[in-house]
Amino acid sequence: MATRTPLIAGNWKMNKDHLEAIDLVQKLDWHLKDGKHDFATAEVTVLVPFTDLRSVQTFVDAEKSGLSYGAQDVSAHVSGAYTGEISPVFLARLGVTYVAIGHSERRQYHGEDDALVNAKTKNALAHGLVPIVCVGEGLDVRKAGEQVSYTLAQVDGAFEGLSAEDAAKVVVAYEPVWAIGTGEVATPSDAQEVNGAIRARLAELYSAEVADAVRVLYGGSVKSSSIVELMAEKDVDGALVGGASLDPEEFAKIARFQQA
Ligand SMILES: O=C[C@H](O)COP(=O)(O)O
Repeated sequence: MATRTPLIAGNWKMNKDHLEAIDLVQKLDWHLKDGKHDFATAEVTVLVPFTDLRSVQTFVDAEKSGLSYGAQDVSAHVSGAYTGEISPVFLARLGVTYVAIGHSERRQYHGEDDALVNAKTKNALAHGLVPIVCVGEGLDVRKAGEQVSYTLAQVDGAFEGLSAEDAAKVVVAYEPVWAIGTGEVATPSDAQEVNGAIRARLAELYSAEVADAVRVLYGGSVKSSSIVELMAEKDVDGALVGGASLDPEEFAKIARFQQA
């Protein structure tokens, strides 16, 4: 069985300009260093607005920080007449490691569907970026008890046509929409139910080896008070953290869940 290094990813969403970004990443780095965080035991990354990437890159390189960084979206195209879009080539040139794809806010406010999520995932992989593919059900689906089938359909869509080699590189983030920014954290067993089903689906689509390699995160109102129990579940390999990632001390605590 593969050993999956936990990944704690902070999604800043549309917060922090490029100057505020330096301040936040500096404080985060300080808290992690102060706590002697070992990045080999839990990777820590920040997904920042496009305009912050250069600032964060400069800081990370200058400080030789163990942090990595990423973007919150990427184009399905490589170059050309796509006003407002950002190519994976540009992101790769800025040393980006991760890119969130299909976040529920993009699905909801920008009409992104599974086919677009799939195209963006392939484009990211083709340019050496690691996609963090976001999936998860809304409240109506949860109330109807259909969270597993709904989320697995999104997984099927995102992985459509991906080779086993590429599939093994993808990170999946299960984020029940009703738990995002609401303070309503899913219970550890809610997270395990869907995360486990995602891994089982990857085993069906590919193989046990691929399913073992893919990290499946949980996201939705994660705090330092909830991370330890979530991480105790066997198919929760990390967290995608929104609001709490804007507080460097709190986010560092989440990243250091093994020391809690
Ligand atoms: O990408 C992160 C998720 O949307 C979770 O956000 P949240 O931690 O503020 O609930």
